[in-house]
Amino acid sequence: MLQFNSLSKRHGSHAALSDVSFQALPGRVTAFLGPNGAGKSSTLRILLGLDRPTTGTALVNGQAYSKLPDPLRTVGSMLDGSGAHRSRTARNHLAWVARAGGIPQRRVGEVLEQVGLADSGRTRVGQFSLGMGQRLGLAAALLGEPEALVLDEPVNGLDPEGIRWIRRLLRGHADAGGTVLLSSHLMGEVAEIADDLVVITAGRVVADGGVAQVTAGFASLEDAFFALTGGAEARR
Ligand SMILES: Nc1ncnc2c1ncn2[C@@H]1O[C@H](COP(=O)(O)OP(=O)(O)OP(=O)(O)O)[C@@H](O)[C@H]1O
Repeated sequence: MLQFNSLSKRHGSHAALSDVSFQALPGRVTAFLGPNGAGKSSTLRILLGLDRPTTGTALVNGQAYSKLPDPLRTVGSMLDGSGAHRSRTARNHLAWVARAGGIPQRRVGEVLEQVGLADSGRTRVGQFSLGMGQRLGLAAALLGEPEALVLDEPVNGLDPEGIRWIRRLLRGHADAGGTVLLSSHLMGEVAEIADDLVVITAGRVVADGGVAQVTAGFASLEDAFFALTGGAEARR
């Protein structure tokens, strides 16, 4: 389980996050939605120990990420695409991540297969398309067979077939009991995959609940998104 408890983050006088609280539960796909600059990446970076909150806590199974005994086997994450150096091959990059995380090298071939990059393992990352980079980022997240997946904008750059593929993969992970938290600025792309929605705008959570609950009273998911986020934008 991933828990965010009254997170706030200030950059000087600017409040990037204000009292952000929500949970992502095992067996469910939770979509963290909001327009550009709403605070999605800031929240996920704090969860993964890459940034500190001004106040509040972000916990993985009740513990701070930095205290996890085996982080890569607990939470697989993807922020900003693959993060791999352009001159590395996909296989080298994953082998390096596996070594750093104490994960057996056999997993490298397995995850390349799983994300559909088995034939591109020896290609340099600099030659990858945006979608291939996303697949490589996901491969790294899956290396440790983690219970939780935390993915920042995972469908960016994927073609329609790629989007269907990632939906199936994330659905399968949740159905097997895993926790999935993914961020997106596009309501439509997560509509068919998410069980729960958390909508953030201007650093504040403005809706949190099951998809049906959050979108009740709106003609469509898109309408719900714009009403929830547009309203908060207008109040700024
Ligand atoms: N290091 C920083 N210094 C100053 N302001 C920052 C810093 N990091 C983030 N912010 C601000 O915090 C707010 C939230 O940014 P964040 O990147 O978390 O949003 P986001 O929802 O992930 O948006 P996007 O979809 O564009 O990535 C923005 O106003 C951003 O400008």
